[in-house]
Amino acid sequence: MAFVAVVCLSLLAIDFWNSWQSRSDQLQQMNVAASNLARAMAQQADDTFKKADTVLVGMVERVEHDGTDPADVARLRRVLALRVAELPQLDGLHVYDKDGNWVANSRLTRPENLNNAQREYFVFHRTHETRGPHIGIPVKSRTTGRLLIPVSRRINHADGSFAGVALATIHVDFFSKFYDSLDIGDAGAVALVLEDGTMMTRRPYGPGVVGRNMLETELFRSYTAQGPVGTAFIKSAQDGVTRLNSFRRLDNYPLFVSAALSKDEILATWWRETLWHSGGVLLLALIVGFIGWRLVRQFQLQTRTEAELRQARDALETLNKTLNTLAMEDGLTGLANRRQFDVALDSEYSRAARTASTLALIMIDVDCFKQYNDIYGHAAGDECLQTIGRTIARLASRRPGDLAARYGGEELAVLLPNTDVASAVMLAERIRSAVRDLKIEHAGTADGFVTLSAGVDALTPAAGKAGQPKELIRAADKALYAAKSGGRNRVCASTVQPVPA
Ligand SMILES: Nc1nc2c(ncn2[C@@H]2O[C@H](COP(=O)(O)OP(=O)(O)OP(=O)(O)O)[C@@H](O)[C@H]2O)c(=O)[nH]1
Repeated sequence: MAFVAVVCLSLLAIDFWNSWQSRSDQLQQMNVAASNLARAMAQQADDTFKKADTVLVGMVERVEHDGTDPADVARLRRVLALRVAELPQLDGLHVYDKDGNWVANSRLTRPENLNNAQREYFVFHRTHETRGPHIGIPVKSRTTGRLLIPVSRRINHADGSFAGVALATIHVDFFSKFYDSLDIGDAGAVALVLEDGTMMTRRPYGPGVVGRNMLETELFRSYTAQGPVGTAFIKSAQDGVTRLNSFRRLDNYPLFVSAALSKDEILATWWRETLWHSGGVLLLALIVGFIGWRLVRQFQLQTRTEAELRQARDALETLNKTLNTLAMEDGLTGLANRRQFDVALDSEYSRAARTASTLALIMIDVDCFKQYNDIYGHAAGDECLQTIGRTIARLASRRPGDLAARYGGEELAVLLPNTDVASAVMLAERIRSAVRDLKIEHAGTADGFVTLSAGVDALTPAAGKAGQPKELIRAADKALYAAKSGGRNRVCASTVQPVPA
């Protein structure tokens, strides 16, 4: 189960990792695209202002050098008209005296009662001695009503005192048109911002955009924090859209541009592709998980069935062993039972016939056992038989073929392959003596203890002759009978005289 879970989770983890990587790649690419866009916008703005400013430098030099006599002014007006005609971004070129009164402009008509002393750029130059260009906040043209960006320079008298202002006005539309031509998607945005926080223009354009104060916006704060070039994800203060913003300061003028691509648009394709293949991978993981789960269930079932079969087999084997024991063993004494004895006798007899060896048999009978039962009870009789059985088993199982058995009742037998009668008698005597030495009390016998009588016979079977095993038993039985009638507690051999106790 853990393996299946690891496989499924690995599939999902790998897919998640891939998707995350491709998202990072996508954002990185868009970062580069936004940065390039900002660079192009900054270049365009820089060029636009540079051209207007170059004209201003010429105007200032001319006025300071030639003065403002009517003839010079007439010539200046023609030159200004020519310059405006050359540069499409320019709305007009103007020269004002130290009081803000009109001196010359690029138009052929002379505006009446026009004084610009209160305009921001005029106040700036009057109060600042710097000779560099000044870009003012956008103003609405009094003559055309169009929004214009004023670019101006200070004109000085020969002694360095304030003599007036040279002004070039640039159409805000000029930038708007350029920005409209950029491919920034449906939710992209671009902006041109004065470094004092004044919005010059923006796409998407709307009423109130131009001149808006940007000081409190996140865009302006990011620009201030990161320096002339930077990138940031910013939620727009204008329309609430989160965008990847790349901003860049103009090389020569105190403005910066910002190119912003919508985060949702950047990631739209990535989302589409990720949803498709993540869905596919999820489905695959589910299929793998389901198949794995079924396999595991089957394994479990198989294992359980095998365990049950093993248990059943073990139980059967145990039962077989028990049955075998029951079939071959005597329940009371633990010796071989009569059935096993008969089988062994037949087989050993045949072997002796084949190998022409001698087979011996000892028949043993407990003396006066009826009386023992009568005196001590049947349970004590059983116990006595068990003790005698253990003693015989110990003495009569030294060789592999020897077999001690309960022949029936209190009668026991020991089968001894490859043994002559003398050796069998010796063993019988050892058994008799060992049982006597147990000193099991028996009030019914002559010497007061449990004793045995044994009859021994041995023969070498003639090859091919049937019915001989019975003769061995009969002869041993006969010898036993002789031992009993000889006074008990003794061993008799069928071919030899009883061995006295
Ligand atoms: N307790 C007990 N007694 C048994 C068992 N098998 C046989 N007997 C008893 O053994 C006795 C055998 O008696 P008998 O055959 O008359 O011979 P005996 O009393 O041993 O006398 P002799 O053989 O002549 O010495 C019987 O009383 C049987 O009931 C047994 O498994 N347990």
